[in-house]
Amino acid sequence: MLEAPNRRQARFITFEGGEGVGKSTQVRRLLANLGRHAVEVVRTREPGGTPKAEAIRSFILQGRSEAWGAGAEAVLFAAARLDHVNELIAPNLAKGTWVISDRFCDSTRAYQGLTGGVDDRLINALEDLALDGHTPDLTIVLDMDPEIAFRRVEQRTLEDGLQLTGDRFEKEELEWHRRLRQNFLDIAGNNPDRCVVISAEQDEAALENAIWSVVSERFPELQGGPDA
Ligand SMILES: Nc1ncnc2c1ncn2[C@@H]1O[C@H](COP(=O)(O)OP(=O)(O)OP(=O)(O)O)[C@@H](O)[C@H]1O
Ligand SMILES: Cc1cn([C@H]2C[C@H](O)[C@@H](COP(=O)(O)O)O2)c(=O)[nH]c1=O
Repeated sequence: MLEAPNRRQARFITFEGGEGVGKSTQVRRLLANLGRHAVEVVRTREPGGTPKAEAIRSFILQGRSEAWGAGAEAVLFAAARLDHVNELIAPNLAKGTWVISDRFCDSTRAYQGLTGGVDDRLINALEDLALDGHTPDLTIVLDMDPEIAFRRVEQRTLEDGLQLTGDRFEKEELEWHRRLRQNFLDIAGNNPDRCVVISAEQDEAALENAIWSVVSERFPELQGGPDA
């Protein structure tokens, strides 16, 4: 007997891009849209997503591993990812729950590899080990001029009445952020089946619609309208 098609096959979607391009905002909006289509979905982030990976996140972003160099940091990000994949991503996908992650393996390639100069062989080996086959089904790369992204983050900080401090990576020079932007575009260019680049220089609702068009086209099971 033929089995009915699995209309709710779990998908793994990642968001990538430079600092302040709107990833977290759009992860939240996509989560809500998927919910309206009765998709069970969990939202997560990297580095982080599990208690052990969050501990590694704090360690790195506080600057405590900076002196060890980009290679050692790539290993730390991969250690966090290994736990994240084993404890959160793989089990959720296995039980049919979609996973959306704010950053994933392309961030290691862009920041530690292409920007930090870590050898491709190490980046590739770490990626193979940590992912263990859990390559995202779709990666949305949000792209924008880093100067505009900075202004947005500055505005948010002022509105929150906070000091503009930034974590380690947010403090880098504008030129560094421009290179980073190009690195994400290059990664997307090298992975055209998985990655879709979307301009983040549009308002939140317009960007949400652009992302939904890509996601619903990629996964036709979503095309029945909300709550279908
Ligand atoms: N499309 C948009 N237009 C204008 N402002 C936006 C837009 N999307 C997000 N913002 C604002 O820009 C700031 C950064 O957004 P957000 O935190 O979603 O970015 P991010 O890429 O997750 O940042 P980070 O890299 O720091 O984690 C926030 O103040 C947010 O409200
Ligand atoms: C996964 C990953 C992240 N990073 C950097 C990128 C950002 O500067 C921070 C994470 O902060 P966010 O506010 O959650 O975006 O970490 C990295 O360098 N390498 C990685 O693999």
